[in-house]
Amino acid sequence: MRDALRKANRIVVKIGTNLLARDGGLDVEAMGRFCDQVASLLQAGKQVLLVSSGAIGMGAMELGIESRVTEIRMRQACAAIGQPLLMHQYRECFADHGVTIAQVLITRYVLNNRRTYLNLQASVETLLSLNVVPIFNENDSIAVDEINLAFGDNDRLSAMVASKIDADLLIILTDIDGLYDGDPKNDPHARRIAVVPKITDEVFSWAGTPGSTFSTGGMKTKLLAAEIAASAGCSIVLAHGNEKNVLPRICEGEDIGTLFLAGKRLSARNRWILNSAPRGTIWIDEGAVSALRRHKSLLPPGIVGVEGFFDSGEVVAINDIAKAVTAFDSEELRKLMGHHTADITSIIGSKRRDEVSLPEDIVFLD
Ligand SMILES: Nc1ncnc2c1ncn2[C@@H]1O[C@H](COP(=O)(O)OP(=O)(O)O)[C@@H](O)[C@H]1O
Ligand SMILES: N[C@@H](CCC(=O)OP(=O)(O)O)C(=O)O
Repeated sequence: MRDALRKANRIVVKIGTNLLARDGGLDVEAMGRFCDQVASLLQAGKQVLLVSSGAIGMGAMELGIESRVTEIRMRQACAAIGQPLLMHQYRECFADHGVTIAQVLITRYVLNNRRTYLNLQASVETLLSLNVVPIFNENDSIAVDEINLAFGDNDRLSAMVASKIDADLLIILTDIDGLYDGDPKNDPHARRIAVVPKITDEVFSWAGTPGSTFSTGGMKTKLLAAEIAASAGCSIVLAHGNEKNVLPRICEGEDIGTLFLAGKRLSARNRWILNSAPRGTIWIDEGAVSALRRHKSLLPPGIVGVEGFFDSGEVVAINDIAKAVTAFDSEELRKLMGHHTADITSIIGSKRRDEVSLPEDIVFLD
């Protein structure tokens, strides 16, 4: 099963706060070891994208704060202070290998919006073609949860990057040597799981809280991340960042950490649809559901309800079974629902096409 990992060419590596923070500051030696390993993967001809946490923790430590930062404004301030400290150190460590780095700060909005996503994709592809290592983090200073801008944790951010940038392998490095069948902090009998073929409710029931003061995600967000990446056809390995030479060894197929098996590989467009946060919901009747299941288009007569406000071209949920790109906006659909396609022109004044969503614009969640 691990043999497939040897063929992985485009690899996203996520490094958690725990691994980069040391009493009162950045663990420069640890960062140096990660950079050495990334450099050896580059030497082996792989493309590597880093997702690095630690901005909030570094910022807090710079300000002498020792407890968890919870207030949003303080988290934003700490991230703004800590991010350049992180990047400065990455630059120093990679310079030893003659490797150039780039900072890429993103928000959830950037990935969900097709235009900004395509811009991001173009710039990342350019960086990779220049053999530069892009280092991603959430743009914490501007991404706030309430307006649906934030990922909130870098586990999911790394999975979205892996999915949308078409990576073969996502490696999540943390401070534990894999997924256990119980939270090791509370359950001394918990055992490491070597391979997870499918992320079921039982697997989620094993996840406990984060391991350190400045960490955000904990095991739950790592499982959510693995789910996102696996559904995009990307393999995931969760491993301890302090395991010697962990990155090259994973890429050589060694049994380290927990491997989450990749699901079926979807087209880039379908992955984008699947991983976009829906802007609203189109509710459809049973007849329409079975038509969609038979790869037919979604037409106005099958629509029984429209929730939310969205534009044409945006991703919406179809009941709770699928996501799709809609060719009509929410106002138009409220007028068109339940009507025959022949009436589209008389109802909304212009006719673009009959189909609300074509089969290739619809992705089922199961
Ligand atoms: N089932 C589990 N298996 C492994 N670790 C778990 C589990 N449940 C909770 N954890 C905790 O999750 C921690 C890793 O997540 P987190 O602290 O958020 O790390 P990071 O900063 O690397 O994102 C581990 O140190 C461990 O204490
Ligand atoms: N963007 C935040 C990291 C958020 C996060 O997910 O942290 P972690 O659980 O340590 O990976 C920062 O740079 O501090």
